[in-house]
Amino acid sequence: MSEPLRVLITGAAGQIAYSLLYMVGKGDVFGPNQPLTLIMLDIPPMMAVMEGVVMELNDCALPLVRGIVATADEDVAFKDIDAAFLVGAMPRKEGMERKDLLAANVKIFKSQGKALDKHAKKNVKVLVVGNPANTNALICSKYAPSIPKENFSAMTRLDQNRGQAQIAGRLKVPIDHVKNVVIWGNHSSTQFPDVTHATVVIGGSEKKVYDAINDETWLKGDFISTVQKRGAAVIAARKLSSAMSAAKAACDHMRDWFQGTPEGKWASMGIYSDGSYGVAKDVMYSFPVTIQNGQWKIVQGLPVDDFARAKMDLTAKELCEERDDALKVCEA
Ligand SMILES: NC(=O)c1ccc[n+]([C@@H]2O[C@H](COP(=O)([O-])OP(=O)(O)OC[C@H]3O[C@@H](n4cnc5c(N)ncnc54)[C@H](O)[C@@H]3O)[C@@H](O)[C@H]2O)c1
Repeated sequence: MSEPLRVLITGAAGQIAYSLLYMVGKGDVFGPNQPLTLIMLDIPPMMAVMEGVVMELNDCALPLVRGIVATADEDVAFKDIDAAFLVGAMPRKEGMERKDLLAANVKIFKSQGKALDKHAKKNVKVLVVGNPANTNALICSKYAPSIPKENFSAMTRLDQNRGQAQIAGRLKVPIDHVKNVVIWGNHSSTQFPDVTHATVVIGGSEKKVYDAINDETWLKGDFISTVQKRGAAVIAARKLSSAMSAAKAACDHMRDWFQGTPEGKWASMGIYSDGSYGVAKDVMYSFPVTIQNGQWKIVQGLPVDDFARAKMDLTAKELCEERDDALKVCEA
């Protein structure tokens, strides 16, 4: 067995972390033979709650978990880490404008970017889950210049999973028969869930999802808006935001990043845009990728029609605006 990997989960006293810590601790991300040190960061008022989570983690009796560090100190939390799930963020409170939320979170991710730069291993892989995830990831990366930009990402895997679940449900096939729904852009209601390139195994053979569903009105209408608004639908029903599914998606994202995407399957992740598909540079935009040996590569050459172009541009525009607002807050 190898040395324990040092894995940081922030927002460790929160709802997503409550599921995520267990999933990571039992080997869902780094495999059944990889021991772990779990590092948990939250803010000082949450230390008592976090203590309770630590008790439960110990009581789970997970053989891969060789150590637990629970702290409110970024200098301790980011020390020598190999992987970071940055989940902790300021929640949106009643009456709060989007800009206020952005400003509060940008400050958190600026500080954590600096801590990464100072303390983390230079090959650390960082997944930002806390919203606005794409822009938080961008800010984090900007304040950690000694770590390659490719090592920062934002989570859109939950949107991909939601999209694939909608298709599987509609066609009444198992979820793993559907692949390559692509999420373009921002993890927000401007995201573009795109099924143009997705396939499904149905009746023993692989087909385009478009042909299998054979309902363009649904695919270009309700399908897209259902995925875009799924987070709000969960909040309306549960009175709490998605947590179990967000934790599972975070695990899927990191597992694929560390272990590679299966042959023929793409993952969507928010990554530093290199201008592929005519997308603006210097934003964290969600693209379809394949991953080998810990390195992602954007899937290139997919045809983009006028419908897709308009949607891809709209979400890019929002990301550019968020970036500009965030940079103003950082520089103030
Ligand atoms: N990208 C996605 O697909 C996706 C999906 C679901 C939720 N989210 C986002 O994930 C975030 C967490 O969601 P949740 O349901 O777990 O929220 P939560 O409110 O239950 O937990 C958040 C935790 O973060 C902590 N926190 C706040 N500031 C912190 C800081 N500076 N350092 C460390 N911890 C800090 C809080 O104290 C709290 O314990 C939210 O921003 C939410 O919008 C993203």
